[in-house]
Amino acid sequence: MAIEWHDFASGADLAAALASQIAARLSEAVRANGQAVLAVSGGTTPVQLFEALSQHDVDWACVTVTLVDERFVPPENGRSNERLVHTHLLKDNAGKAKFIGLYNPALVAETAAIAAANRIDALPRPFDVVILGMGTDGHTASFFPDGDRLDQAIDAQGKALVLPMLAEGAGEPRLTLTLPVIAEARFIVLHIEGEAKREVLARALEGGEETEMPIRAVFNHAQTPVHVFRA
Ligand SMILES: O=C1O[C@H](COP(=O)(O)O)[C@@H](O)[C@H](O)[C@H]1O
Repeated sequence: MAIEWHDFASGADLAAALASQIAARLSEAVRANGQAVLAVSGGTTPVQLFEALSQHDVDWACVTVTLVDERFVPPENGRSNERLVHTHLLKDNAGKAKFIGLYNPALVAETAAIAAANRIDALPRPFDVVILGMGTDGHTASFFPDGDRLDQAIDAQGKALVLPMLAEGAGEPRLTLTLPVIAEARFIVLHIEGEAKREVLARALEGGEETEMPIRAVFNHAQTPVHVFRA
């Protein structure tokens, strides 16, 4: 398990530094390959980061932004991660980026996951940058400790790219990238803020079952060091 630590006094300082690193990685990928893929998380933590990143001078027209996970709700819903990205990231300079979401208006998340997997499969992999969040229950992406498909989602040898997930702690059905898609990424960041999450992460890193604190699966299987950005 390789970890690189980046500590900041405030969320604003973290957002500025992380946005610069992401922009540099995306620009490098565009120079090398003519395109870049950035997968971001939702929830509440990334707002300042998205705002800072949207101002960066990247060749955004060559960048595809996608989601690490999504709540199975339409983009008009206040809990939609797609909505968060459109509101705070895909504007100003970053407005030129292409967006490939995970949500689609299927009747059930199982059907939506198949369509989302086809869209993810059409993107170049490994992704250049993956930004993860973490909940105080130790979930990351939609790998919830009580998730009905958790074992399949964190199977490092699994072939699925996107899975539906039902979990009591999740609020609504979810769609999530699977561990292999995350673990193979070129630059993996875990972005956490606050004392509670700092303590949860310390507990996760003491070791134990991946199913108990699924963030452990990322540290155990990432193919590059995981960069932990903490404020
Ligand atoms: O439900 C989710 O939660 C995590 C953490 O969210 P936060 O509000 O505590 O920042 C997030 O990483 C994930 O993308 C989201 O769907």
